[in-house]
Amino acid sequence: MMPSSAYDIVVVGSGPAGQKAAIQGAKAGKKVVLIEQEQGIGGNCVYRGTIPGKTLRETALQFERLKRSNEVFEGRLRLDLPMTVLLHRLDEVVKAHECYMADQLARNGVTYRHGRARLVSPHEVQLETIDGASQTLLAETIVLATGSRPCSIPEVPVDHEHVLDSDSILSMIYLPRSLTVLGGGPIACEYASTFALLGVEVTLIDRAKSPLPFMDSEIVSVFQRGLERQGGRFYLGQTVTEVAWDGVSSVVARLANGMVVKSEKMLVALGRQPNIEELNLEAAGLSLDEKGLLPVNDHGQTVVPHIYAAGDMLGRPPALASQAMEDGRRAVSQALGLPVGDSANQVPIGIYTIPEIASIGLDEEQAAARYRGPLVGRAPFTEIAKGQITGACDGLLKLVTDPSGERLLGVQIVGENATELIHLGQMALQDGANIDRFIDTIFGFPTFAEAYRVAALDILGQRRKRQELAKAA
Ligand SMILES: Cc1cc2nc3c(=O)[nH]c(=O)nc-3n(C[C@H](O)[C@H](O)[C@H](O)COP(=O)(O)OP(=O)(O)OC[C@H]3O[C@@H](n4cnc5c(N)ncnc54)[C@H](O)[C@@H]3O)c2cc1C
Ligand SMILES: NC(=O)c1ccc[n+]([C@@H]2O[C@H](COP(=O)([O-])OP(=O)(O)OC[C@H]3O[C@@H](n4cnc5c(N)ncnc54)[C@H](O)[C@@H]3O)[C@@H](O)[C@H]2O)c1
Repeated sequence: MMPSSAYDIVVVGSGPAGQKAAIQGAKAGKKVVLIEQEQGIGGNCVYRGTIPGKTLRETALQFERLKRSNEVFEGRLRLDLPMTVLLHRLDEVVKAHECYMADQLARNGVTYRHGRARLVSPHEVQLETIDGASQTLLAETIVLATGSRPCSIPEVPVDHEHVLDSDSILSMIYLPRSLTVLGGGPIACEYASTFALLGVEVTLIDRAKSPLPFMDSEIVSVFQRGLERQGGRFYLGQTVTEVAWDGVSSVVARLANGMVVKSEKMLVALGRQPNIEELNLEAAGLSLDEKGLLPVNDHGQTVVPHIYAAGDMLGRPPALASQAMEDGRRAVSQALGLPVGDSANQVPIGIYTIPEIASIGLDEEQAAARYRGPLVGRAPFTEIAKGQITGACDGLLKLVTDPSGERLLGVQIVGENATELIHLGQMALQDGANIDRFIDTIFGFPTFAEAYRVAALDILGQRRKRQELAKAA
């Protein structure tokens, strides 16, 4: 056992939550150590989540753009395409990210330790390194940011060869000819879109009646139609009772309604579960609630006041990298008595389906549940010059307002650049902007951002009609 070291802040986990917690502490002049059990810094976000999936998606989109110019480039994807070819940029992207993160930690004076951490008392964290050595770190404040892992269910045994999850899907050697995607959440829909665009025959199965059920249904239907046009199939409201590899060429999924779906590979994306079992929480006086989650207050503070938790390990929505970063920053600010701000109130959702989807604030259905007769302005991308020029007409921007048609309540977008465009709506929402602001603003031409003005003009028309009707009554 090595001698113990003392720190102001010990952070466990180097994903977006842990990193931002560590940097925030170091910037406040504290002595901070960041512990990570994996080889590299960055967590799921860098190695198994956001960055790998989006890099493959970008490659698929590049092929798609070439296909749109079929008169110039003649060609189609090779069959049995090795995944390494499709992922050739991934190493570069991950390395660039690793370098930037390691640099940022070093620049801010954060100590980095590679090893597995567990609590041994309220102020002690035991670090076990890869060579089996162990050391006790004494901590004034502890931030737990250990992330999450894919959920599994007994009827769907994941073997990481034929039946894969989001941790192993990109380890496939060849692009499969067919893929069954189990689940209809963001992970399932993003990979379904990407593989369908690469020419894989995709079947998506979910027990819910709609994919992405937490998003605006009109917006989701644009994604659904897009995937169907790529040859994708949806089996919704269906439960899988058994999944097995037939030993020859197919994964066989049996559904409760008697249907059998066969494919070369299966991706299982049925949600996530927090990494908390190995932290030895009881030793620090912590226990889980009836849902198996670690209870915390709005700042991530547990019942042991100097122990905080942040990011996906909290097991609550939205499980996003941006939310995790904010959780980490917020936890340390609170622990150090620094102002925390209220920026966590508005987290934009961005889903990288094809076309992509984004949302901020209330959608049409949520607004209708709270207000009598909210107004909804629509701007289909067919009415936007940039949509026609780029051939990306498969899009829609919706502005949701209160019944007066003046106060913006939310923005939902599906289509090219949706995950960028949403921030314009986010700023307007945060500033409490009147919808007329979009009409009075001169937008560049041709841009997708113009859709805000088109949707606002749609609201203006509806507002006038409503006022005339009220006068006439
Ligand atoms: C396929 C996929 C796609 C995604 N796409 C997006 C997206 O497009 N946009 C978005 O915002 N979010 C996306 N997410 C979600 C995003 O990746 C997570 O919300 C984010 O990574 C959570 O950050 P975190 O810091 O809480 O945890 P993680 O990133 O999971 O990091 C936790 C770290 O803690 C380490 N750890 C665990 N236990 C210990 C221990 N005992 N000792 C030491 N280290 C430990 C783990 O090794 C891990 O590195 C995606 C997720 C997946 C799976
Ligand atoms: N772009 C993004 O923001 C992004 C991308 C990927 C992941 N994420 C985050 O990762 C988290 C996890 O994503 P996810 O897609 O794994 O989970 P999820 O919880 O969002 O979706 C799981 C889906 O599986 C279905 N399901 C569960 N059990 C089933 C069963 N037995 N049979 C059939 N269907 C079943 C559910 O109905 C649900 O639609 C999300 O909550 C999200 O916050 C975000």
